[in-house]
Amino acid sequence: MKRVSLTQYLVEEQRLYNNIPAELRLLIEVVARSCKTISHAVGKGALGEVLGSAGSENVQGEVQKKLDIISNEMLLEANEWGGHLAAMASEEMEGIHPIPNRYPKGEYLLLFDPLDGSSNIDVNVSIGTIFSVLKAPDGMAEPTEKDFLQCGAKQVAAGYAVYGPQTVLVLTTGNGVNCFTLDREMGSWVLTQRDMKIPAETKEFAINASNARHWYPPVKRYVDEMLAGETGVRQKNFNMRWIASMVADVHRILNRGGIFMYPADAREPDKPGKLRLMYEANPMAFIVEQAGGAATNGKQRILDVQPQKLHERVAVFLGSRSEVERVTSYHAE
Ligand SMILES: O=P(O)(O)OC[C@H]1O[C@](O)(COP(=O)(O)O)[C@@H](O)[C@@H]1O
Ligand SMILES: [Mg+2]
Ligand SMILES: [Mg+2]
Repeated sequence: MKRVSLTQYLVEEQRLYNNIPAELRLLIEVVARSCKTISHAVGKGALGEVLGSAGSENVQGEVQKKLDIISNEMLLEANEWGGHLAAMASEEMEGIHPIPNRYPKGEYLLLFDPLDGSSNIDVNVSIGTIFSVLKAPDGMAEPTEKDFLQCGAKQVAAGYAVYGPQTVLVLTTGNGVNCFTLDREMGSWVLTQRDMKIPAETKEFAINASNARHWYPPVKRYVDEMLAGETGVRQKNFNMRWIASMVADVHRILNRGGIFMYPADAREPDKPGKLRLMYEANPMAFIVEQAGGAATNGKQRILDVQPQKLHERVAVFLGSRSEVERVTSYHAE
């Protein structure tokens, strides 16, 4: 089989569809290189002194792990000097990070969740990185947070890496979804799955069931109906999986279907769920839609949600189209 590298793929895409200008290709390559560096650090585990808590909290009030901070630094450093970006934003930083004046500036904005699934770091379960690329608004002078507040439909690229038994990078630039596997010996990303498609039907769901007592009625009804199995209204048995790393749960769904849910619940009515819109839900929604699936917040398409702030949270229902449509329809009743 002919090996196609990430660079080859990106260059060929540009030739065929004219959708990945050189600046964007270089940006994606730098992000992919950062993921390779993070993967290397993850792989060292206790030997690299990357495990454990950093003893600090991020803007969301979550305890930061050492690897959250290390990954954030790696992404910032690698992407600062390339000349493709105007600014970056991250789960681990309260404000945006404009490109310092000593470096050339570019026309893109990069957002990331540097390390997704932090609770799994110390127990050697798959974790990852999620990223989203937006175009900086025309005529923008100094970048501000407001420039980032574009709906997900405006993303020009999105992807995630999974640091698991294999390290993979899943990418969309709006023309389908492709998966690259890191060849650890060669240090290169090799195209291993072209045009990934999520099956429309599924018998598998993912939700943190320990929150069941707080769920709102549409979610409770939807999950109860699945749990009732063959003898219930759905007339089939469902299986459940919950990895607690969104990257790993989404990667399973891209490969064999399923629905992933992190709903809003009654604990904190002002907070719509746990996941963050701009660097978790939006990039994953873009990928899932490009793979033929659907992604809503229970009421509307996630990609149409107009962000009000950088670290905004959103309820998430994504994956196999027919299931996402069903649970979304329950919210309308
Ligand atoms: O701990 P819970 O409630 O199971 O939540 C798990 C969810 O939280 C997250 O870990 C949030 O990501 P971070 O590790 O980046 O904060 C998701 O990846 C995952 O789906
Ligand atoms: Mg996350
Ligand atoms: Mg994170």
